Amino acid sequence: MDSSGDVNWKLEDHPKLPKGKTIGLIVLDGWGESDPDQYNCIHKAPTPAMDSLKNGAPDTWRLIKAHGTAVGLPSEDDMGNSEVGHNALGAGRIYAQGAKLVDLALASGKVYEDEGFKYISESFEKGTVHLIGLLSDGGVHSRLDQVQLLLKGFAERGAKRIRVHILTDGRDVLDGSSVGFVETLEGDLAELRSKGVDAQVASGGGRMNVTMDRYENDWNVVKRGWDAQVLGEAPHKFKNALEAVKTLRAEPGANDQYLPPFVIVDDNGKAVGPIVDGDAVVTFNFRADRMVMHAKALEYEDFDKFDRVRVPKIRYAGMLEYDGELKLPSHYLVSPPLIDRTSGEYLAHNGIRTFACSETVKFGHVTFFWNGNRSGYFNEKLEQYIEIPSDSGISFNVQPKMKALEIAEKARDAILSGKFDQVRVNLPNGDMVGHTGDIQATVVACEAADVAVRIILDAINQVGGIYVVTADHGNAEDMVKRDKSGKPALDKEGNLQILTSHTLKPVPIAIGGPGLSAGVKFRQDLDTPGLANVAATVMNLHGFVAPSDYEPSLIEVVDK
Ligand SMILES: O=C(O)[C@@H](CO)OP(=O)(O)O
Ligand SMILES: [Mn+2]
Ligand SMILES: [Mn+2]
Repeated sequence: MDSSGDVNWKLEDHPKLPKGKTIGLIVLDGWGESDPDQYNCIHKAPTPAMDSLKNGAPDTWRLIKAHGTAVGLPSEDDMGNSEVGHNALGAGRIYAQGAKLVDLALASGKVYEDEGFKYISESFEKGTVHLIGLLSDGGVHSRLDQVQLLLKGFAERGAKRIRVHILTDGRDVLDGSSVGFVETLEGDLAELRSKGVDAQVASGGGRMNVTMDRYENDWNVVKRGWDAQVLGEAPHKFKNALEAVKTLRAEPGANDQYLPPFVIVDDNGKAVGPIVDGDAVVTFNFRADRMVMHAKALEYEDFDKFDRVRVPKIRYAGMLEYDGELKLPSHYLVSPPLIDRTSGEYLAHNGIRTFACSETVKFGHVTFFWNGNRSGYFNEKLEQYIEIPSDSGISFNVQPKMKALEIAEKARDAILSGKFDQVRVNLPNGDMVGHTGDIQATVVACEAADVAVRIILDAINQVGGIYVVTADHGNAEDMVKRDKSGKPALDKEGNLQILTSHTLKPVPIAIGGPGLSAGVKFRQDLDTPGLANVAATVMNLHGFVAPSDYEPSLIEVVDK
């Protein structure tokens, strides 16, 4: 940036690397590196393509960090996730992410000084304030400790009637942990009641079944949430949330991720907390993707995705702004990270023609997250983004191959067409199937992703291009909870605890292909590089020097 604040988009030519090579950029979602054992589905699956890349270590294959502070999360105990992972991959710099920004705003009290809180607090006197979000300490979409602080903060600042609409997790945390989280929340609400605040849980349901769909995969998910939260209608009715969660979990095959919607009713069977005119609503997830659809339902006047039946006049604020381009929602408690000058934007300014593709459930990852939480194209003439419709209404262990083949074929065609300089995909299998906790299916998923990698590498070979293969965070490489020594941790009954979540593991990155100049290899002098180092690397491979404030490139060119 020059001193006037105008961005100089022109990238300098790389002194040694040529332009004009087609780059195949593959992000394997949820593909970390871990010790080989029977709970490592990547190890168990036949993965000849990925295995062959490993032979290039250390010059063309290495590991990079994908969790914690390397991706802008508060601590090294925070596992990676798609949002922060793709943000780092695309932006080439490390930004304090939503979780951290909310922590800071709560700690300093700034959250209560800004416009978003002032706006919703206008409802405190006469209305109810509703908090809706993922009840979990997973730290991917939300954090329970932040919700606890908000509840206290709202009550101290005049909220008289509070209703919480909970979404149970079991995806970023162990299945069954919902019960403990509800107990904690109920304890906090009881304390508020003892201080004269009318506070209780009003509705709930599992995150994958209620409210938290993304990228318009299945609007019914959002509708189920609307019906419970706004209309106070759901197939299951209970007197309190603990009873609800315990009872629904006892159903055969039930789990936290997919609990059906429920509402809490009073002694007369009346819902205790439908959202009505004059109320305030705060959605306490900081992460965007699974809140955008819900925000549209809450905020848009013109809305045709489902029949809302009744649209209350509310004051609504998100924990963060969920879509900077759509300015959605229009009110929020904490400003999101301002991710600017992403590699995609630079490359578009420098004439790079980009193709990006995934299936619905990960489409926004290689586009929206990659581009710094920005929807749409930088330059329509140079970019093409293709979304392959995902299966909806299923849990992906029943279709573990997902659309990997279709994604690979689209990428192959884009590479062979000669119309693009960068062909970027996200292969969702390891992650989406890993989240189901189904080990056998996850093995099949990893194999399918590997087959897709092979197809894309073959196309790159055919056109004399370069490939960059990496991942956004771990998942499929470790499917059990472990004790400190690394052995599977058993629960009180002696059962294995299946890990549906992401992990703290590093991820691989491999470069190669006939277009890779002789002498290009990974530098060994960088101190634990991470995902944010990939953008400069890719810019180099396109023949450019990355902007000086980007994290350093992973590669060097040695004279041969
Ligand atoms: O499914 C999701 O929302 C998260 C886990 O909560 O996974 P990912 O970050 O891979 O999208
Ligand atoms: Mn991911
Ligand atoms: Mn995931």
